[in-house]
Amino acid sequence: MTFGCREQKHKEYRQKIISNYQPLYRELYTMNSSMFFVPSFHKAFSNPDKDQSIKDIISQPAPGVVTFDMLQPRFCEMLLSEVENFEKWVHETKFRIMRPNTMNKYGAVLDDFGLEGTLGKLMEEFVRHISKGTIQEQLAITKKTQTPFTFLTVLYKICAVYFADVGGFALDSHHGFVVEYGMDRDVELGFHVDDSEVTLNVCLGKQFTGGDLFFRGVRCEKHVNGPTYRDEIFDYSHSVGRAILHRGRHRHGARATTSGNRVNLLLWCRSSVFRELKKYKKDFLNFCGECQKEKEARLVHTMAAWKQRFCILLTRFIGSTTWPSLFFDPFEIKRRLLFWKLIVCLFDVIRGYLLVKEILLRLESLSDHEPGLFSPLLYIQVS
Ligand SMILES: O=C(O)CCC(=O)C(=O)O
Ligand SMILES: [Fe+2]
Repeated sequence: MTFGCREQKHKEYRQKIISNYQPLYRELYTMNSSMFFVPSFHKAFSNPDKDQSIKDIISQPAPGVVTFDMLQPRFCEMLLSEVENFEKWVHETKFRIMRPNTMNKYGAVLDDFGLEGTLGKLMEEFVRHISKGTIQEQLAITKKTQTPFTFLTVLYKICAVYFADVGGFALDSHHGFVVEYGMDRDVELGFHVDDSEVTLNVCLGKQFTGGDLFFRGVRCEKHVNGPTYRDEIFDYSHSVGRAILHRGRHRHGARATTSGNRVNLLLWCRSSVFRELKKYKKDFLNFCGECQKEKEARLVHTMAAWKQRFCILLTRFIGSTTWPSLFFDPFEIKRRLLFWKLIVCLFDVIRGYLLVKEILLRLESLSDHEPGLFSPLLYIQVS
């Protein structure tokens, strides 16, 4: 079946559901910020200085993972009831529904029964704003600014926490669904990556124990099965209404829900621009931990090789012209040693200069900048 044909079939499937299913709460089907979100989240997004007020409500418990209080308890209850109502309708009408993805036997696709518009707004007005990063971070994804020094890579990762490096500013489609866990549902979720650039995951309830998320580093397709480093291990416990946002390529899974039922709202946010750009990026990917390690190793190796080659050339040059005088002039030995030390120093100065330049570049990208002077997408096309 061709892609267009599959898309048409899916449209018809959705249309069939929407024209037959009677929603329980009509108010869920249009975005209502003050009703959906807790006051801190709603206020942060109503503030004229949004960038700062959003930063103030966000925590970053691990590199590449941000969390914040998001949904009102009443909204969570309403959405849970709406999902239950939909499942009751599915059961009664014996309608064969599609599950959210190949990993879940339970759960429902919210987009399929009318919530596509609400979730689209959630992505465009809220998730995209959190994910976009500063204008410098957006521009930086197109520059070759990675560095051979590990601590700078760490600094870079902190700068890019808002997901500009995976096109967080250009999210343009989504897949919205709920997952359901418990003894009578899916129990756990295996180690995986999502088919998204940025994933929003919010716990809706109900009462449960267990069900922690575990994270094990961000990886591109090539390195997805590679090892995990100690600093990439991070576990997260869900609490009702609290959101967690991470890159889709951040390897993760959900531990067993040991009692009760857990239902989570998932929004896989995608960027067609990023996916297109990625096709043409042949070298190391900025967001992948393993690519960064390979890049560092290669640069360190290249630098060492240059140093060695230069030293050999110099030895040959000096040795061939003035070597005999060394035996007759004792001061010559001191002079030569000094000369060698100077050469080594010169290398260290060059390395130091590159390091400082890189730090300044990163710091510059951290500082606030007047956004909107030119479009980041335009910049991508130019570079
Ligand atoms: O159960 C969870 O909280 C995680 C679900 C998840 O990772 C997914 O559906 O992609
Ligand atoms: Fe996932």
